[in-house]
Parts: sequence; structure tokens; C-alpha cells
Amino acid sequence: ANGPVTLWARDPAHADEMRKTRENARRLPGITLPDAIGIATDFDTVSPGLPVLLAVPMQQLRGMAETHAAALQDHPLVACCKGIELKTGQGPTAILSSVLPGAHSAILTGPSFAADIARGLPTALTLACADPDMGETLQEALSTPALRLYRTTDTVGAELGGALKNVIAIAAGAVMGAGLGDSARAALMTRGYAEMTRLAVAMGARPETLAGLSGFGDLVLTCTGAQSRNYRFGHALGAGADFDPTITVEGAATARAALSRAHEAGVDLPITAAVVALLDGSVSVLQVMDRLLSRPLKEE
Ligand SMILES: NC(=O)C1=CN([C@@H]2O[C@H](COP(=O)(O)OP(=O)(O)OC[C@H]3O[C@@H](n4cnc5c(N)ncnc54)[C@H](OP(=O)(O)O)[C@@H]3O)[C@@H](O)[C@H]2O)C=CC1
Ligand SMILES: O=C(CO)COP(=O)(O)O
Repeated sequence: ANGPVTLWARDPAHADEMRKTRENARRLPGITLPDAIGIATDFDTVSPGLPVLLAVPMQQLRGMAETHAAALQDHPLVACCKGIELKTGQGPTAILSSVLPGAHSAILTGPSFAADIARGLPTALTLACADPDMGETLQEALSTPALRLYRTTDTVGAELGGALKNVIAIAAGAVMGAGLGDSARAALMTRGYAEMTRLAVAMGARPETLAGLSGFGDLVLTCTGAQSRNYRFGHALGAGADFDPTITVEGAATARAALSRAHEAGVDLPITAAVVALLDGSVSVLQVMDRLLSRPLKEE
């Protein structure tokens, strides 16, 4: 809507196909790409100074930034991925700063299925940028009549909200897949939110960021929206069904990364620990629920 925009694709054959069909049949089937979107396989065609949105899976972000470091350093960078890097425990903006020292980076996150945005359905997101002036410029540039961006300087809170809600969504899917009911899911979401906030605040986040779109908002969407891959993966785990291993499920690696950050910080993450145990196959959903319910009673 605010075009022109260049969509960069790594695979020339895929780019050719999208130019011909005006559709990304592999990743966003059924959506016609607007005329204002040009398709490129060369980063250098993007004018310096224009923002670049990096929409790759979390565990691929560092490699992608390293490969294209020379081209990326002339642009404000907006990471769109949600997660914690397994090998370093870092979030997207810390990764971009370590690969591209001096780069200006931000994060765009919150409750939004790509297909909803592409259809022009109303959506609100958080744009987090440590530099308030750059944050304001990006907020103006990326907001549209259907896509309303709120801004914050709390990148840690926005990143951790988006990362940790995926772990809770796996748990919510597992509860529903195992037939444990809506009440159990509501309890899990609420205690999951407490857990997300506990770790994020220990990492330096502001609690009100977790209460916003990037935390609570995305938790609600991903724990209840059937489009969510994290929820669907959890549902398959709970139901003992197969799940296509090529589908991106960010919460799986992030659960492990979050748990090790929590151990370092002395923070208790019982639901995240339960998700990791489920992923390891060491317990069943019913055993996990039993463990969670038999913890000592405490104040809310
Ligand atoms: N889909 C959604 O609704 C939303 C997704 N997100 C977040 O966005 C991030 C990406 O998700 P999504 O796009 O859905 O994931 P997909 O798995 O659907 O697509 C991944 C994209 O990243 C590209 N890619 C993967 N690895 C590399 C690499 N090493 N170098 C360059 N490009 C690469 C893929 O290219 P190719 O097609 O060539 O394989 C593809 O375009 C995730 O962190 C997710 O949480 C956030 C909000 C909503
Ligand atoms: O982050 C998302 C919605 O805000 C997308 O969720 P999934 O990655 O679970 O599909």
C-alpha cells in the first residue's frame, strides 16, 4: 500500500515464477502480488537508506545477515522473525548488531498471520526500535490504513514476547490435541503469560511491553488461531499425530534456548520445561499436565 516495495528472493527460479504468475505459490498461495511489488534476486537493486525487512526463520537470520552483510549495512534493518537463537541465546536485534556493528535495527512483531495482512485485513503490530527517531520514521513508513503500528523502544520486551508466546502456543495446542479442554487452555495461557513476563523482566524488558501486542496480543492469537503453525504442531503432539517436519515451528528451538537463559537467570519456567520434555519425547501430555498440577500450591 505504501509501495513501491522490492521482494527479494534467494532462488532465481522462484523469482522468475513469481514474476510470471504474480503469486508466491510456495509460501503465500492464493494471494496476487500487488503491482507495486517488484521481485529481485540481487540486494544491490534496493536504494541505500530504504528499510529492509528481514522475514526469515529465526535460526537462519545470522547466516543470512552474514551472507549479505555488505549490501545490508546501508539500510535500516527491521527483523520480522520471532525467536531466540539456539546457539547464542540472542534475539534478532542483538544478532544484527553482532553481525553488522553500527547497523540500525528494529523489530516488527505482534499478532498477525501473513495471509491476513496480505488480504488487507485489519492488523495492529509493535514496532520496537532502541533509537526513538528511527522508530518513528519506520512507524510512519510501514503503517497503512489496515496495518496500525504502535512503537516502543523496548526491543528486549517486544522480542521476548514474540519468541516466548510460540512456546506457550505449542503447549496450548498439545492441551487441545489431547482433549483436555478450553478451561485447561485458558489456565495454561494465563500461567504462560506469567512465565513469559517473568523471564522477559529478568532479561531487562518492561512488563507493560509484555502486556501489549507483541506479548499478550500474540499469545492470544497463536494459542487460539488455527492458522498458527506452533499451535498446530502442538495439537499434533497432543493427539499423537504426524506433523510435516519442513514447516517452520519457531517455538521448538526457542523453548530450549529460553530454558537455558532461564537457568542462567535463576527463573522458573515450568510450562517451557514441560514443552521441552514433550519435544524430547520423554513424557506424554497427560504426564506433563500431572506434573504441572501437582506443583506446590502458591499465591497467584
Ligand atoms: N507467517 C506468518 O504468519 C508470520 C511469520 N512470522 C515470523 O517470520 C519468520 C519467517 O516466517 P515465515 O516466512 O512464515 O516462514 P516460512 O518458513 O514460511 O518461510 C521462510 C522464508 O525465509 C526464507 N529463507 C529461509 N532460510 C533462508 C536463508 N538462509 N536465506 C535467505 N532466505 C531464507 C525462505 O525462502 P525460500 O522460500 O526460498 O525457502 C522463505 O521466504 C518466523 O520467525 C516467523 O515466526 C511472524 C509473524 C507472522
Ligand atoms: O507469529 C505468528 C502470528 O503472530 C505466526 O504464528 P505461527 O508461526 O505459529 O504460524
